[in-house]
Amino acid sequence: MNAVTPSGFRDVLAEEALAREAITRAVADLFAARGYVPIETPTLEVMDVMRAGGRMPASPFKFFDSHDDLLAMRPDVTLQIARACATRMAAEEGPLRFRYTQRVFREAETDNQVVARELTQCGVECIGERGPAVDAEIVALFAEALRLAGATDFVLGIATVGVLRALLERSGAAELWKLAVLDAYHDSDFVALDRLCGAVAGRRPEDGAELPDPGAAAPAYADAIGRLARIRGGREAIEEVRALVAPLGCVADLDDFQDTCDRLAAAGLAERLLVDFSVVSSFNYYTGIVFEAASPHLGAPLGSGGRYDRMIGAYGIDRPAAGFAFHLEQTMAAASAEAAATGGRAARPLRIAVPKGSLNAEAIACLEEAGLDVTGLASPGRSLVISNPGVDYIIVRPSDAPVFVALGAADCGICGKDSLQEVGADVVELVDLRFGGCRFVVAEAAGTTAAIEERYRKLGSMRIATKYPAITRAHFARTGTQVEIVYLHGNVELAPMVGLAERIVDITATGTTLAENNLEIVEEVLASTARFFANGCALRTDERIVGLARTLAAHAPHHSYAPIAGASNPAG
Ligand SMILES: Nc1ncnc2c1ncn2[C@@H]1O[C@H](COP(=O)(O)OP(=O)(O)OP(=O)(O)O)[C@@H](O)[C@H]1O
Ligand SMILES: O=P(O)(O)OC[C@H]1O[C@H](OP(=O)(O)OP(=O)(O)O)[C@H](O)[C@@H]1O
Repeated sequence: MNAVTPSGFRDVLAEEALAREAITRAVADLFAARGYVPIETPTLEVMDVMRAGGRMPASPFKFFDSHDDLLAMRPDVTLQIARACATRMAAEEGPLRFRYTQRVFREAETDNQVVARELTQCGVECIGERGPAVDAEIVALFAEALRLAGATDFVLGIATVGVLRALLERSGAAELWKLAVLDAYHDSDFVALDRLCGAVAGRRPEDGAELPDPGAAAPAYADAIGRLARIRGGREAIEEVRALVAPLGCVADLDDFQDTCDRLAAAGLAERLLVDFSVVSSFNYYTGIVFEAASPHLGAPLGSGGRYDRMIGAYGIDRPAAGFAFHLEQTMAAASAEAAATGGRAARPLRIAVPKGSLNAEAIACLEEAGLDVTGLASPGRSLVISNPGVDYIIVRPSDAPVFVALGAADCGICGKDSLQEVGADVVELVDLRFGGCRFVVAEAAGTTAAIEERYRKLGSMRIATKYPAITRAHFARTGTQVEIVYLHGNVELAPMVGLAERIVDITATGTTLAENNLEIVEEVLASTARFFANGCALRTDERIVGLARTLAAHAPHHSYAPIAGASNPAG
């Protein structure tokens, strides 16, 4: 017997338990003093009931009970409170104010992410009220609770989804295009957003834009949708949004949003607020204000919240609602990192993950062109960290770069789009650097197509050798082909030649390796170039990354961050 706790679960011993107890008690007292009453929801929830509320995080544990109901351990409490309000509390007049401290269960989004699967959320929900006064009450309470928990140095990214919703609704775009835009917002993929929107706004394919999609938004709307995600700053950013969307008739709830921000500024929170429309992620959940807290000392958000006026309606009764939750563990980690730090984020060097290998030379050239001191980086010897004034370069395998950045060990980094896709890590893709171009293809030994297809007809499955299992799996899921993946570390071209697999998914650049091994391309999988990307919290708390992204984009003309010259210059 291996007497350990399950992966992602742990015991909390006395010292930490006492600290947690002190925080949760203080936070509960604060919420109670503001009129929030406690609520407890069940650990298990029926999957269909949870899904009805909108996009939700994955729960690691799902199973059927004896009634054949598919159950999940709750990944979220808000949906449950919405359900309770629409059912057992349907007759209660309100407004209702609830507070909770509960465990939630989360699945790591990718295999490479080491995350706790059991987390403690402290939060509130305010049901039955809407408008700037209550929105400001919620955001201010969030900030106060974080401070009580020991995190005093944080940025509150804040926006409203109303503007993007109005732009999409009036844009005349097809549903598929709108979904692609929402996915780009949700994934914080500025490169994809730029391609979708830039294509319509008149940019040429050779400049990195895709061919205009017939289902895309009208050009002015597409342009505004692309720019909106990059607007960030103080109060002036709201004016910038207004200037962008007013001519299109899409001001939506911006007046209320401005009112909310003014109230927060009056409450002394102006310094903490960062108007940032890239906070907008999920739509079917939030309907108005959205916010997320990031600490400069931690690579993961402390918590988030927003207005979700339609969620309770999904359970049968229309009621406006807003709330937030913070993760106790993350907030405590940020608090102790903050206590140990000797200054703000700007006091420490910017940490950049630089790929070794074939992308190395051009990555260094880009960084040098952007004005960074790259002394020693091209010939580091066996050193893995090169420290120059204001910057630490962390030298990594390209496929590891997304992991370093996602987990906050580096603030930003460079690697191929393929590595980002393969790892699937939660990072913000900022600039297409346009070097390291290659294609991923499915290939087979020349002249074997008929035999492979016949075999597939007989066996119903095909063996594919690859170094990129996630990209391969996603590709064949799209094409509806049943495959067994043989994972190799390199020299993948060998597989069809020696009978290890019928086909391969691999990189081709000049085509030499395929040709010299008598292999032929069957289909395209994806095209990749090098990307500059960042940790989401680092991006929100460190202006150096925004500056670097803009400079890199300016040197790789017509790319993602280029259209946004700054909060005060919407025309770019
Ligand atoms: N012809 C090519 N072959 C391989 N990679 C290429 C090619 N052209 C561009 N690239 C890019 O370079 C990256 C791989 O670089 P390199 O070959 O140095 O890494 P690697 O040794 O395969 O390391 P890792 O296993 O971490 O990917 C790819 O992810 C891709 O983005
Ligand atoms: O089209 P080409 O210009 O010939 O380039 C493609 C080759 O380059 C890469 O291999 P790499 O050298 O990275 O080695 P690997 O096989 O170990 O991945 C890739 O896996 C192909 O084998």
